[in-house]
Amino acid sequence: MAEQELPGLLIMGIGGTHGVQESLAALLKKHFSVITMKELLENKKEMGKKIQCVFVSEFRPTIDQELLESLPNLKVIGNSGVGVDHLNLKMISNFGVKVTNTPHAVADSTADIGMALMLASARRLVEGFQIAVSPDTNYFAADWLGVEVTRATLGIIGMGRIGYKVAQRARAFEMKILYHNRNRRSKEEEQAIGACYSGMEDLLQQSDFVMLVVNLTPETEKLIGKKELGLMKPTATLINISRGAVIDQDALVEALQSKTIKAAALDVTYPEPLPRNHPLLKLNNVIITPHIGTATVQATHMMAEEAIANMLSVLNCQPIPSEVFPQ
Ligand SMILES: O=CC(=O)O
Repeated sequence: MAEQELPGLLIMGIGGTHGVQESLAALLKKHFSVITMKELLENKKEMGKKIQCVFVSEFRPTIDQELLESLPNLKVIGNSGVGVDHLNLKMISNFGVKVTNTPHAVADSTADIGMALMLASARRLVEGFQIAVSPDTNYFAADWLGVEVTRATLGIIGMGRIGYKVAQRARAFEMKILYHNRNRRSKEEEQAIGACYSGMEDLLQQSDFVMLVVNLTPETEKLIGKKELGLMKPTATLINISRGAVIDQDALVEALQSKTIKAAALDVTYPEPLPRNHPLLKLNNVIITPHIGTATVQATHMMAEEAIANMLSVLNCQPIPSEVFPQ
């Protein structure tokens, strides 16, 4: 098929300076005539008419009414990533535009980050690194003992694809796994991952590690606040690989300062990045990574492939593998 016959796709969030990102653009170009934001802005009328798909490659681009009004033939927004809390689904759907996401591609890499944060916090890896590279070579591991993840209790809040993958990994550490979710998993699935369904309160009270793996929705915003933190053990660690706003961050700072809980390990915060003077950055019982749950070569490519399959099925009027609907 000649290039000009390919459907027009607006690419949002790819800078083109990074090797991986450039290879993603090449992948998209096999199926679409790729139009950059710069090209759209230079010739809004002409370019706007060509665009049938928008590919969102990073978490926070603005897709507002004005942009949608400039794309009269837009059919689908293919989000690369599972979380779509940055998109106004209702407004987009009022334009007759579908939204898709990539729940399969993200699951392994995000579960890995959950495990990495849990292990790093439990075994004090960041402190260990700082000690290892400090000028003072006279140190003793006995002064900063960690705790073992093996056979500890893990409470997973949110048992979708990522939560399930976390449980599979935790099983290899012989962890006791509790989970809480809107819908209970089948008996077979619970057995396969060795996880027990639990009420929220019990889970918070019993877990040594609590991992948040829920989508951010109006129901899950500030799901973990002062009351919930107060239910956790003073020896427990809170790990967040979902979205920052699932935790009441002020309450978390207070709980960490007062040692209501032992530690937090966060891949997500609110906002991202945190202002450099934020109190969370000043605590030594917190480790933070900059939202890197899906930041692997493999996940980035799989997300693009999943998004492409989604967008092509919308254009070809075929069943859409991962459509997201307004709540
Ligand atoms: O944060 C990552 C995602 O939404 O997939």
